Amino acid sequence: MSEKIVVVALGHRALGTTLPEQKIATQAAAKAVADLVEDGAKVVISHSNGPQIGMIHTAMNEFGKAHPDYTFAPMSVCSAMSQGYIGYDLQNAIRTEFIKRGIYKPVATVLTQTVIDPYDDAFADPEKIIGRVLTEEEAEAEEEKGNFVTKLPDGGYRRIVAAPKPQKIVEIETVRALLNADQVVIAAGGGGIPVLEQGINLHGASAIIEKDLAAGLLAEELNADTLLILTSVENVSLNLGKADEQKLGSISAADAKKYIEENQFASGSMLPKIEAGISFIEKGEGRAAVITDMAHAKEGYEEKAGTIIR
Ligand SMILES: Nc1ncnc2c1ncn2[C@@H]1O[C@H](COP(=O)(O)OP(=O)(O)O)[C@@H](O)[C@H]1O
Ligand SMILES: NC(=O)OP(=O)(O)O
Repeated sequence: MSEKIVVVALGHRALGTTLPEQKIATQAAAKAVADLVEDGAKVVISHSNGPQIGMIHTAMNEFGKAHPDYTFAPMSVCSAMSQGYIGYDLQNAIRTEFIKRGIYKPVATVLTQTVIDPYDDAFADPEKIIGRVLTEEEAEAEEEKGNFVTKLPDGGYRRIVAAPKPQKIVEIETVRALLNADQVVIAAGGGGIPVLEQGINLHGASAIIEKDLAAGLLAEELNADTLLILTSVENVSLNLGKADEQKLGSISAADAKKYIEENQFASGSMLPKIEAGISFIEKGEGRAAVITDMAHAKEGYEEKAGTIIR
């Protein structure tokens, strides 16, 4: 049993969407985290927030108007709320699982901000879909306000925002201190609250950061041994959904780059996971990035399952 640092990135399936779904889904995530801790790992967790931030944004900016003191809630504030909402359930689910197993280890959620570049190309090409389905009239009204929308295959519309690359994790020293104090830490949820550095101030940005890229940066900054990305598939595939689909086991960073060139990974879903994995393993010695599902979390951490980039 070795004490390795693992950064776990939890995807949509680990969280569900609604309050009851999230309560149940986080229990499975908690079991996976407890398995890793029993295996000797020091664990930091990051997570998705797409459905949750959309829900919060709608609630704050549509139903919120019912309050006489209503003011607009920007995306950065909704991101902060999503960290609290998800961290609350996740933190408690892990705490309960630890008590059941006789593990003594505090769990903390850190409200985390991630610095982005105001000139990131992503602002010219927003692609992160958020919020409810809009009618054509509502979509036009959003565009008049300067927001971007995309038309769905079934004819509806949804808002899209930029997904700029994470540059720096503001609260990294807090995360490090908690990890060094042997706590389980939930950090950079939803990729972190996107902020721009303006002099001595941090200014919230209207964006959503890819949580896989932020988890990768967190793993790099913490000098972790493993980046464990838990998603909805046990393995990454080549030729996904085709007759000649091939599930990938252990691959090199060079292989992964070649498959990116071949457009094997969908942007906004598998591509950021692979990019995060490559970047993480190339910035340190003896590291592994593993992409698998929740059911194989422990085997993935032990590099016995999933797609492993090393
Ligand atoms: N080459 C690929 N191999 C496996 N899955 C892929 C690939 N390209 C795209 N995907 C899709 O990526 C999805 C996982 O990404 P996403 O839904 O964003 O997950 P998460 O919320 O877990 O981060 C899979 O369910 C699969 O449909
Ligand atoms: N922030 C983020 O990447 O969330 P999703 O994984 O839900 O898109």
